[in-house]
Amino acid sequence: MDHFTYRDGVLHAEDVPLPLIADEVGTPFYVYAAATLRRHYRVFAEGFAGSGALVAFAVKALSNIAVLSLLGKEGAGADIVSGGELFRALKAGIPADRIVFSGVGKTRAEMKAALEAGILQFNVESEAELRQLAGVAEEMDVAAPLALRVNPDVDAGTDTRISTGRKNDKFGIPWDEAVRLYTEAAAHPSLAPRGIAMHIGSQITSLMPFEKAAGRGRDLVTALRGKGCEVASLDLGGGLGIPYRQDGEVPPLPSDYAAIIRRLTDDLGVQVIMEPGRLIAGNAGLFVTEVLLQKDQDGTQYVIVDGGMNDLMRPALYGSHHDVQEVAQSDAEPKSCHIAGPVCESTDVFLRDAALRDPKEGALLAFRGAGAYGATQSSQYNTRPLAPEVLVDGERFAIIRKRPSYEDMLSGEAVPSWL
Ligand SMILES: Cc1ncc(COP(=O)(O)O)c(C=O)c1O
Ligand SMILES: N[C@@H](CCCC[NH3+])C(=O)O
Repeated sequence: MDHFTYRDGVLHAEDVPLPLIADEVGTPFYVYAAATLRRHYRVFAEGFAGSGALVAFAVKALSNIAVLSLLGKEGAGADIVSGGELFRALKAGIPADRIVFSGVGKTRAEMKAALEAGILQFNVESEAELRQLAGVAEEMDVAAPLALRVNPDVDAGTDTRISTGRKNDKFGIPWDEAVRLYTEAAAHPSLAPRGIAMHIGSQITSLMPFEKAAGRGRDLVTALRGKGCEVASLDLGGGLGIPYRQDGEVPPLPSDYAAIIRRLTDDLGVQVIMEPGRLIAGNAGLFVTEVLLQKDQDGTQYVIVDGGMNDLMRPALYGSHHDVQEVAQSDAEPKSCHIAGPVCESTDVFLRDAALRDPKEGALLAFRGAGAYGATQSSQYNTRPLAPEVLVDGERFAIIRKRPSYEDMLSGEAVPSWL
């Protein structure tokens, strides 16, 4: 079900017309539909109902505390990758015992903060990290709960730039070292290994790699138990893909994903943990921008908008596609154009050969599928203020991150007195 629909010729987010938001916050901006976030979380979680599984939302996908709070109220935990994300998740009220800490490099300060908070587990990705974590835990006189993130050497068949589970990717502990490291950790007084973790990549559109990875996880749990180790959790990461084109490929249903995982884990006696990000947030958000002008470059039509690659960098970074919709419907004949931002980079082009009907100056365009890895990957390049974020819930909407003023943007900078 789509919560971004046309009513009386105007694109709405739930019951709120987008021009109303534009009038209040200016452009460009991100808008999220609370109904979509709830629905996606519920559809995913329902597949695991009764199994005791934990759905730990990948905070990196969409980290605004209002969104984390909404998902936390639904029962979600958090998959974090930094001290900053830990701070956010706790601030949003997500209980520490629903937080898992992933990432290939964690500082001692981050480890300490997470131990103090009492998170569920660290997902440890190397022998060196294991040693560092043991050192921090020892100083604090605690035993650090952890899972070993192993690299299952499964090719997820996704874009190579977002693949993480092949043996030469930088992530995870090599498969054949997992048993040795787990048994060593189990014998260490400052380490409390409780499970296995893996994450094979993002925007995965086939179930086969998940099945393969979960099967390998199952084998490893069994092998560890055979060595007398206790294994309480199996974290299968995130990665399930979403449709980015309204008329394109339809990725697997969360219910089919759940059925496969449950078939492989229900009798294993472990708490299954999942870390979906994109699936929950991706199609819950739009990036809305205003047309500044049209430009004919030697026969090529450009529509220049006020949003740029600093706001939504996926097209420039990965060549990713985001469908575009004109906020005001029109009967004019569609014309082909490239939609580009104002940033001084040739890759600041959102869409080539888009068919727009009436991209006149001041018209609003909405890029779909912008809820995940949109606002969180934005920057202030070209000293452009971060685009505000707006949450809609039925007829209500609220600014959940305001646009910083230029003063705000410069507030951390200083000219040394000796200059
Ligand atoms: C460790 C980990 N977990 C979860 C995710 C979330 O992935 P996705 O948004 O594809 O579900 C990522 C990002 O790829 C990740 O690196
Ligand atoms: N940020 C990426 C995916 C990487 C996910 C994080 N491991 C995207 O926009 O698609």
